[in-house]
Amino acid sequence: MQSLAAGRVSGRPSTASERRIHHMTPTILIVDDDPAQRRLLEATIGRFGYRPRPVGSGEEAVRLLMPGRERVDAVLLDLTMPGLSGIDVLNQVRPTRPHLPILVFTAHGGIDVAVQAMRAGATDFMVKPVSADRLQIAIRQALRPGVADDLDGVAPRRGRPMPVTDILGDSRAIRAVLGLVARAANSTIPILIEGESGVGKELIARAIHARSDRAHGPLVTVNCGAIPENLVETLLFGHEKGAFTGASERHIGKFQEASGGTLFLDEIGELRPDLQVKLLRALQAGEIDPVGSKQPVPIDIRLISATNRNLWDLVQTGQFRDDLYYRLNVFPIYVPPLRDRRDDILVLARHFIQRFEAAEGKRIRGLTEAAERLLTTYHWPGNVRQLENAIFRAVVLSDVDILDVEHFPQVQQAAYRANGFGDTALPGDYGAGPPVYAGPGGQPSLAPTPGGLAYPQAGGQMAPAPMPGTPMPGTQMPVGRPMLVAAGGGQPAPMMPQGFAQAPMPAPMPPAPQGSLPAAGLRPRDDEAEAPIRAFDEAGHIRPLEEIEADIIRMALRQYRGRVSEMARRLGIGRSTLYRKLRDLGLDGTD
Ligand SMILES: Nc1ncnc2c1ncn2[C@@H]1O[C@H](COP(=O)(O)OP(=O)(O)OP(=O)(O)O)[C@@H](O)[C@H]1O
Repeated sequence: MQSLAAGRVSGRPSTASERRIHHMTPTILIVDDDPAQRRLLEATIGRFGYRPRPVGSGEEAVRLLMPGRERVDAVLLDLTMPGLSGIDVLNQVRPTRPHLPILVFTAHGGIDVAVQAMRAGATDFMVKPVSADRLQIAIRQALRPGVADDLDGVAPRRGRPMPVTDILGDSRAIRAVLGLVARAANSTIPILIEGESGVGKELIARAIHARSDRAHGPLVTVNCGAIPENLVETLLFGHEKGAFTGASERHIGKFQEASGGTLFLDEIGELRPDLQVKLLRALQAGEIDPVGSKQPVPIDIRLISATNRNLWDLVQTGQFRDDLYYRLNVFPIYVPPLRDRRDDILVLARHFIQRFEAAEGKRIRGLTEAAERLLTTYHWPGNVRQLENAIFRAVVLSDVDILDVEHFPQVQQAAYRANGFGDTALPGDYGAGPPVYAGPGGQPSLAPTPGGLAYPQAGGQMAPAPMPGTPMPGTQMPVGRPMLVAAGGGQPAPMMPQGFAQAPMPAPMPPAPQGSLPAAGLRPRDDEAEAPIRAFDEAGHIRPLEEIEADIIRMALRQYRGRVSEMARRLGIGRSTLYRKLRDLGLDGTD
């Protein structure tokens, strides 16, 4: 893991071409009263390739963010400052800069502070100390097209033209999707995008918006599964001043924010039943009722919704209203999982290599044949997002100019296990480090290695699996290794494949669980702290995947102290999927 260490700070441009590059480089405003922290952030932001713009107080930040002043693309804002606090800054800036990404930091974050910051309009919330990795990902996400503010910060955000060709792929399936995208863009028909997590639903929504005649208006994204339940209603529909305790200001909801543009409701299947009614009314009547308002407010949006659950199944089981389903599902677009469009894998892989080699300052020519075979035969349960993460990790790991199978240890392991232990890998194993095995009764045992099964070799050939204890040639995959259990302090003893002893290990834990999940969800039960993850039940049979998955999620919750983004990244699933699973397991602390 990188740490916030000093590095190159971008200086002032002097030549014309430097000035042009300087103009294109996103500017990050750093607002922190602590000079040491400010310098550290300034250096780190410069090292990421952005232009840092440090200021020492909330007052200075508010002045600088006034319409027509300097260009700022995102803000890193400390919450606790003398004079104007971070929340004060948010309250003053948001009315004129509704789309500017403002990432908030605090040293004393509890869930109440996080909720307060989100209510005031923070884009992201981080608890100090923040790792450089976390910071870089947060900034990168905040600056994604369709998220960042327009350049001068005065007018509402303009959609940036985004050609459909940004949706990469060579398969017939993706070409069919592109055809639908082009047709959908020309009308205002409501669209429902369905597909597993990570297949590219949000990317498609952005492409439709960017090609529509609303491209000049805002694209506002709401992930219905990732917002704390008690905030969904006010976030979507807004509230009047005094509508409830703590509502000290009037708040414009996402429907109004998206006026003249597109509202993208991701994870629509997660919407509470009462809010389904409210959404239906909004769509039927073309107006919304902000919380505490006596007057309905007319809306002017194009609606795109998405789901990674089968919405029709939810209708069948009574969890989703059928009348709303028919309203949303006027123009369905189904995005198949990556394993069903294998022709896309290498196109995407090459694209991600190019992107990450530039970002990491490396030169990577491509993939060996063996690596290509590994990637194209793997079943990618986390879809394009997982492929993107695997390539990112491989580019970081690599110190040669071509990526080989050894640079994809998780994929190798998961592919091997999928071949050796059934037709699916354990959920989350591809992003979470080496797998965890246990013998019957939780006793240490060797991982079973069924004979006669094949695994990919370094040379790309398929070969019979070796006997337990025999290192696999080329792949350096440890076979028949002892089980790894979460013992003692609940830490698994991760064992990296040979040759990867230097590979990045899980980040050291921050001092306290703050900000991500309510405390109730963070506290492991006493009996869990010592429990190994068992693959077998008392009778010696393999335990159901669902139970093993639940154990792994609990382990991740402890390991990453409830930091949902980190957990989701490590488990290789989307945040909203993780929120849903946590909720299903009663671990989200809302009960
Ligand atoms: N066809 C594609 N071409 C290029 N990049 C893609 C493609 N499909 C997906 N991606 C990239 O993969 C990542 C995941 O895509 P996206 O967030 O759109 O998935 P999603 O289906 O909305 O996931 P979730 O259901 O978890 O929200 C993004 O970084 C996206 O840019």
